[in-house]
Amino acid sequence: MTAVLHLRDVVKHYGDTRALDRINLSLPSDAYISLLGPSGSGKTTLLRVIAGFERLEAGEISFQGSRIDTLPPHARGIGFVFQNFALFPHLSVEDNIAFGLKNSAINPVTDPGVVKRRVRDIIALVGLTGLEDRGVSQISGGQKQRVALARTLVTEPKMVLLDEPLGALDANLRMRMRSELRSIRERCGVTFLHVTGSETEALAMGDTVLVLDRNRIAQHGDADTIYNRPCSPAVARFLNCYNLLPGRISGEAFETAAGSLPLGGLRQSSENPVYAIRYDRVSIRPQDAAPGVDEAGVEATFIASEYTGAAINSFFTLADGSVFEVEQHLSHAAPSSYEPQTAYRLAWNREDALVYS
Ligand SMILES: Nc1ncnc2c1ncn2[C@@H]1O[C@H](COP(=O)(O)OP(=O)(O)OP(=O)(O)O)[C@@H](O)[C@H]1O
Repeated sequence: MTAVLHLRDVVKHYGDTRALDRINLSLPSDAYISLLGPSGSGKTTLLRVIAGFERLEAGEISFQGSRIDTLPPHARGIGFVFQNFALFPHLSVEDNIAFGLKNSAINPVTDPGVVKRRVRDIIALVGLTGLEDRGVSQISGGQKQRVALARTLVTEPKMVLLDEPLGALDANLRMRMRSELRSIRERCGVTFLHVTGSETEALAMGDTVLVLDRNRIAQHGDADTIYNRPCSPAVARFLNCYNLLPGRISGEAFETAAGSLPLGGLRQSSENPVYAIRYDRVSIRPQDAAPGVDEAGVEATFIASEYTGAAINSFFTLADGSVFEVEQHLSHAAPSSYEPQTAYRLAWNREDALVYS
C-alpha cells in the first residue's frame, strides 16, 4: 500500500502544554484510518496541524510527495469535516454543498452547469437525492452529517479529516452511519482520517487504527492487532476490555495482590509490569472447582451483573479490593445467575493472557 501522508517529528505546544510530542507517522492511500485516544491525548490537534489550522513548531508534514506544512489550509488539498457540521443555516442542502466549490480560494468553479452536475453527483454519492431544495434546518442529524461530508467531497480532496464526525448523533444513528461512512469512502477512494474517543467505533471502522496516548503515537496497526495485542498497559486500559493486574514476575509466575498467576501468553516489554486478561476470556466457576492444567485463575467475590443486550457483564472484587470484569456472550450459552457477596473461581487459559514486564 502506498503512503499518502508522512509526519516527521511533529511537535506542537499550547503555551506550556505539549499537545503533540514528536509524532512520526505514515498513512496509506485509499484507506479508512481511525484515530483513537483518551481526552486530551492530542487527537484534534493532530488533525488541525495536518489541515493547516495550527502551525507546528518542529517537524515536517508531506502529502502526496510534497511538503505541505508551510502551505495555508486551502492549498493543501485536504478536506475537514467538523463535529458540529458547521452548515449555513439559511442555505438549502444543494447550496451548502455548492458553496465551497463556487467560493474556493483555488480554482473556483464558475460555470453553473458544472457546479450543478458536480453537486448532483456528490448528492447521489452520499445518498441525499430528493432533498436538494430542503433547508438544512429541515433535515435530520444523519442527513446533516452527509451534507457536511458532501460539502467537503465536492471539492475533490485527496484526503478527508473527520473530527468526531458521529459525536453529535444519537446512538442508533451513530451505528448506522458507521457503515455509511465506510461505504461512501470506498466509493470515492479517498483516505479518511477519523478521530474518535470510542474504542468500539475505532475498531469497527478503521482499516488501520492509530492510538494516541499522552500526546504520542502509542500504537499503529490493524484493528485485530490493536484489539488482541495492545502494545502497552495504557493501550490495553484504553480499549476497555482487559482486566489489568499490576505485580511482578517471580520465577515462572506473575505475582499480583490477588494471587500468583502462572506465566503464559504473549510477553511484551513495559516499564510497569502488568498482567492483562480480556473480559470475554474468563469463565466463572464454583469456588472449589479444580483448576484445569493450562489454566490460570483467581478467587473473587461476585458483586453484580449488567445486561447489555448481546452480552452480560459481571463484576467481581479481588482480594486486594480491585474490580474484575467478566463478559459472557449470550450467543454462547443461556446466562447463569450468581449470588452476590459469594466467592467464585475466575479461570482462563494461561495462553490468553498478555504479560507486560
Ligand atoms: N487552544 C488551546 N489552548 C490551550 N491548550 C489547548 C488548546 N487546544 C488543546 N489544548 C490542550 O492540548 C492538549 C491536546 O488537546 P486535544 O484537543 O488535541 O486533545 P483531544 O485528544 O482531541 O481531546 P478530546 O478527546 O477531549 O477532544 C490538551 O491538553 C488540551 O488541553
